[in-house]
Amino acid sequence: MSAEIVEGFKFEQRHGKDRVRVGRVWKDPSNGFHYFVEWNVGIRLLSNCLNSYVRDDNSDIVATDTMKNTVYVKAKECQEPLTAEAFAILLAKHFTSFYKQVCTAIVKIEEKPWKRIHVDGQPHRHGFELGSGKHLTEVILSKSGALKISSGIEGLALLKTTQSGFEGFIRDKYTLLPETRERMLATAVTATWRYSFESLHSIPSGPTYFTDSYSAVRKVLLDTFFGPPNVGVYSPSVQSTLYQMAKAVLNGFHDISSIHLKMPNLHFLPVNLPNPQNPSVVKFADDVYLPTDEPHGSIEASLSRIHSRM
Ligand SMILES: O=c1[nH]c(=O)c2[nH]c(=O)[nH]c2[nH]1
Repeated sequence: MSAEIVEGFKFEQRHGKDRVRVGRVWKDPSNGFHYFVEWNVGIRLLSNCLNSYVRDDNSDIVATDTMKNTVYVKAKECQEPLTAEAFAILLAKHFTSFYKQVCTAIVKIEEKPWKRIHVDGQPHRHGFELGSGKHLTEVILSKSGALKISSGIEGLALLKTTQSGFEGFIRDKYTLLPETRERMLATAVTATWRYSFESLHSIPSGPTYFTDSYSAVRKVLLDTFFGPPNVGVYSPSVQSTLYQMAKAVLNGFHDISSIHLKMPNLHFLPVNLPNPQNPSVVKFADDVYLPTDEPHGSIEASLSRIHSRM
């Protein structure tokens, strides 16, 4: 955000609209199939509207209500299904080209994971169910054409019942946690990755590029977390698994310059009720757990290519 000096102070400002929710249906008359997305859009405009802050003059303000209406108008104008990234780019292009006052637009979209339902093995024409993990995107576009684009997934709930442990950590007078090579591992992954494209021209032209990348990154994250179906892969810590997941994404996708992963450690506590009368009933054997979500561990890290601009 660019700062200006106002009355001897450094001043920075932006304004926008949050949580503009829109659902869009496209109907293909050739086969009767409907396509559906649900988006939650957030907009910030960096614009030359100092007068509204310091001189009570709103003549340079794009009203946030106008921004909200624009989302619905542009959604209507899109005649074909499009990715959240493409819609964010379209909005950002609009705001930076339509208003002379706007120098940069920041558009964030959260897409709900609606996916087509299958009934008796057949794809349903107009039925959808909610999957897990929200698709996120953020587009920052300047009037000059300079672009930053990132995508992500939020709340991808994953659990494995074995092949996880935690040993060798610092032990001191505050430490109670036993070391283990056998525990549950449960998390809800939030991953955001930055694409290396720096202008609109450098974005691949295929209409499904960003959804294909999203699905492929999601798959790499899952495959790395779980390992092969029969044997899995041992996780010595959330930290180690997180790093392997981040590295697999950077190694697999050359269009991605950096990734941030946040993985809460959602503890499943062993249920161990001492009962001297009947010890066999209560002995914990990696079977009965108390699921908890608070307090929980929180592990996060970013991995970038050395020359990437994060
Ligand atoms: O994988 C883990 N990482 C930690 O940092 C940690 N801390 C803790 O109590 N349990 C775990 N598990």
